[in-house]
Parts: sequence; structure tokens; C-alpha cells
Amino acid sequence: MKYIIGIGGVTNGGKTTLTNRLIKALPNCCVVHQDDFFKMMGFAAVFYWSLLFQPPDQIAVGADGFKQWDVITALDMEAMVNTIKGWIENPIKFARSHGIQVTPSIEMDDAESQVHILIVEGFLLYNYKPMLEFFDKSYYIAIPYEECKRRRSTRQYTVPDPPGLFDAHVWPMYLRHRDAMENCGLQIEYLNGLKTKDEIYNQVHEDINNTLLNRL
Ligand SMILES: Nc1ncnc2c1ncn2[C@@H]1O[C@H](COP(=O)(O)OP(=O)(O)O)[C@@H](O)[C@H]1O
Ligand SMILES: O=C(O)c1ccc[n+]([C@@H]2O[C@H](COP(=O)([O-])O)[C@@H](O)[C@H]2O)c1
Repeated sequence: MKYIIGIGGVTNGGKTTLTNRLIKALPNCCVVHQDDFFKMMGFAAVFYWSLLFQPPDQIAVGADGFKQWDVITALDMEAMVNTIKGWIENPIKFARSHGIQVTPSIEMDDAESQVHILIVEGFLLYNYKPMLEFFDKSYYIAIPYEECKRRRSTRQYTVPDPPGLFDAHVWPMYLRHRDAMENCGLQIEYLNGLKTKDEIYNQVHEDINNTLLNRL
């Protein structure tokens, strides 16, 4: 059985934190991070360039003067969808090529008779129609403006935030995408990102376990 879990939510809501704990606890669990699909230049260019400067990107500059990172066109969503399709085609091969341990008994068995889990994690998961059909379960972590701004101010991205980016671009785009997402037709389970890391993890882990038990 294949099971795909979306962990969406606001920037710095705790998506990666939750995902990293789930990967360790769930069997045969792979992950796709949306952040890996920002439109950057080719690998070699990035490597040589980043020795001296910030990595080059292909992100458009908006009328507000800021690079528009928090829009769906900043991401290579086609490549992201193809990565998910690659996992669906052959989760064992995908796991091996991403350095995920698959237990020996599972390697010998038919993939369909085993549980294989894919977590797809990102801040714009439910705003790209071709991806919606993949999710068996869709979580969304939210935190209020003040807490989000506080956490973001300490975060180091490969490209650091210029002053003012959060209020001019990041938060307004979050509100816009969240509105659009609410009409996307998916049944989304909202998680309160102000709860402790343990509380959020326990809630989601128990929920996934119950669902998987019901499906087997
Ligand atoms: N439940 C939580 N309570 C307090 N801080 C948290 C919580 N979850 C994550 N954090 C912190 O918030 C920051 C962003 O977390 P991260 O998981 O990277 O967010 P995201 O992947 O959603 O951007 C990190 O410093 C992390 O330790
Ligand atoms: O990962 C990067 O290279 C990167 C470069 C520039 C900006 N980002 C920010 O990454 C944010 C989404 O990632 P996250 O983990 O905070 O949900 C989004 O708000 C972007 O503004 C990310």
C-alpha cells in the first residue's frame, strides 16, 4: 500500500521539524521537500558561484522591489510532480536512490503488499492543482503573524531575507495562498503550530497510525 501525506503550512510553522520526526518513526518513509524546487541555476553554476557569493537564482523581482520567492512560479512544480510520480512508480527504488533504508524482507516482497509512505512537505503544497490528486492525507500548520515573524527573523536561508521582505511579501503572499487553498477541494486538517513540538508530533503520528491500521 502506498500512502502520501502532505505537510503544508506557513513558513516557519514547524513543517520540517514535524516531518523529520515522522520520517524516523514511520516505516519505509521517504520525503519530498518543496524548498528543493526553488528555481535556482544549474548545480555546477551554483557550486562555483556559492564559493564566493550567494547562489544564483531565477526569481523575478516584483513591483515592490523584492524577489518574489513566495509564489508558485518561483518553484519548478513540474519537477516536483515528476519526483512524486517517480516514488509512486517504484517506492523501493526511490528509497534506495535517496539513501533510505528499506528492510530486507521488504526488498524481497512485492511493493504493493507493503506499506510505503511518502511525506510531501512545503509552504505552497495545496496551491498547485496537478499535485492535489496525490494526497491521501493533507495537514496544514498555522501560526499567528507575530510568532511567524519572530521565528523567521532567526532563520538562515541559502538566500538571506532582505530587510522588510516579511511584511512586504512573505506574510501577504501567505494570506493570499491560504485563502485560495481553502477553496481547493481537499479536506485539510489544520494543526496549531503554537502547540509544543511533542504535542504536534504525537497528534499526527497517532492519526497516521490509526488511518493506516484501518486501511490494512
Ligand atoms: N511547535 C513548535 N514550537 C516552537 N518552535 C517550533 C515548533 N516547531 C518548530 N519550531 C521552531 O521554528 C523554527 C522553524 O521550524 P521549521 O520546522 O524549520 O519550520 P518550517 O519547515 O515550517 O519552515 C525552528 O527554529 C524550529 O525549531
Ligand atoms: O530555500 C531557499 O533557498 C530559500 C531562498 C529564499 C527564500 N526562501 C523562503 O523559504 C520559505 C519557504 O520555506 P519554509 O521552509 O520557511 O516553509 C519562503 O517563504 C521563501 O521566502 C527560501
